[in-house]
Amino acid sequence: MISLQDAIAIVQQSISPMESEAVPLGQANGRILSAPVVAMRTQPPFNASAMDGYAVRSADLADGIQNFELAGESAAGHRAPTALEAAQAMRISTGAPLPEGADQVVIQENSQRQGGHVRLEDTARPGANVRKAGIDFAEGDRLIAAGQRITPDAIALMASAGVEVVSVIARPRIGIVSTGDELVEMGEEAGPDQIINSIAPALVAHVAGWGGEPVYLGIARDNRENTEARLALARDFDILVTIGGASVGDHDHLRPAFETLGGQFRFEKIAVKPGKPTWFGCLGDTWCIGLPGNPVSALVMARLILRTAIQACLGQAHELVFQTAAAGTELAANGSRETFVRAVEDRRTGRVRPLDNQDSSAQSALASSTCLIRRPANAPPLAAGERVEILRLD
Ligand SMILES: Nc1nc2c(c(=O)[nH]1)N[C@H]1C(S)=C(S)[C@@H](COP(=O)(O)OP(=O)(O)OC[C@H]3O[C@@H](n4cnc5c(N)ncnc54)[C@H](O)[C@@H]3O)O[C@H]1N2
Ligand code: MOO
Repeated sequence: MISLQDAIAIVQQSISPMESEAVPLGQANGRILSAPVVAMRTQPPFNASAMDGYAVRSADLADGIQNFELAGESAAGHRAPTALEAAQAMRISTGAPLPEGADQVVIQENSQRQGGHVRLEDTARPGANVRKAGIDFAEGDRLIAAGQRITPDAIALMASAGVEVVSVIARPRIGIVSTGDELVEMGEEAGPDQIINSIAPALVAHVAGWGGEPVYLGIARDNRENTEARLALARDFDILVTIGGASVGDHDHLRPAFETLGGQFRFEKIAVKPGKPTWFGCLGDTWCIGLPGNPVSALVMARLILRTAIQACLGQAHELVFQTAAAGTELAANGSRETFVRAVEDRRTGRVRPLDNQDSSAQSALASSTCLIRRPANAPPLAAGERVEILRLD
């Protein structure tokens, strides 16, 4: 059995990034840029007013002039009607172009309008309330580096920079296969000895959130033919994930079926709890990840191994970010497998408390936990208040 750290390294080293594709900016949220983004425009493209008020020449204010002749209005979206002469002011709106000659805007609150004149009370401050052309960015500036995830804020930046299409890393297609005679799908009638397939819909949600394109392929029943037929679908995907049948039982057909089809294992077990039977290998050009059937084992290992694989497809190094917290109770010595303990973080004290039910089938505990406490292999007992590493669950 290999360590979790080695398993993650094998996944990262095995999987190469996907090709690039062009997508319209409006559909690019969450995607990973495969090329840097360069501004096609300057922003703002002109010297603009930052406030509603009056554009003036600051030199006039420095000369003590307070009474200005009004020289029309500059409204947003329109070129200023005229250049500003000495002792003239122009009514101006926020975002409107500054007239030529002006270099300051006096805010409306410091003005008194009198017919064709305006009285302005302000000191000379060249550039005050003016947004210089290019203060945000200039045409040709490199705005966002390759490898960055596109956020809504980045979409705003690129839209204003005149970028309409972006080059991103293609989303890996992830096929998901469940296994087991005991399973029925949500909405189907369950017999007295059957349970509802709960892991597959959770994985579909996780995969989409992690940047993959999930495709659910149904349930392989507990016989060899059916299992091989489902595994053969792997060729249409970048990654095929199987759920269950990973262990050593008489009805666990996955491993022999995988090998019959020519699959090659890269690792077959991980010294981790929950999730020991998790395996990884390749079948033709497709990477395959076998998750255990116990729901908590599957969903914890999905975070650690499947997420790493998706990030490798996206050219990202998946670093598990562990934080530290004080243990809310004492913790027993750990066995030989690195263990992820389902726990709740007390928002007030910041202490983390393990949940009572640590069974790897307990979906109620996983759904109510906010973090996993990482207990290294063979860790000694720990007193309440001592620091532990935690992995927050999102
Ligand atoms: N003799 C041994 N038995 C087991 C070992 C072992 O080392 N020696 N390992 C145990 C560990 S650890 C785990 S984890 C499980 C993993 O078993 P499998 O991957 O073979 O999973 P199944 O037997 O198919 O199912 C286990 C459990 O999970 C339920 N299940 C399966 N699929 C789903 C699904 N899609 N949604 C919800 N629940 C699912 C299934 O009904 C079983 O209850 O093996 C131990 N045994
Ligand atoms: O690894 Mo199993 O996941 O201990 O239940």
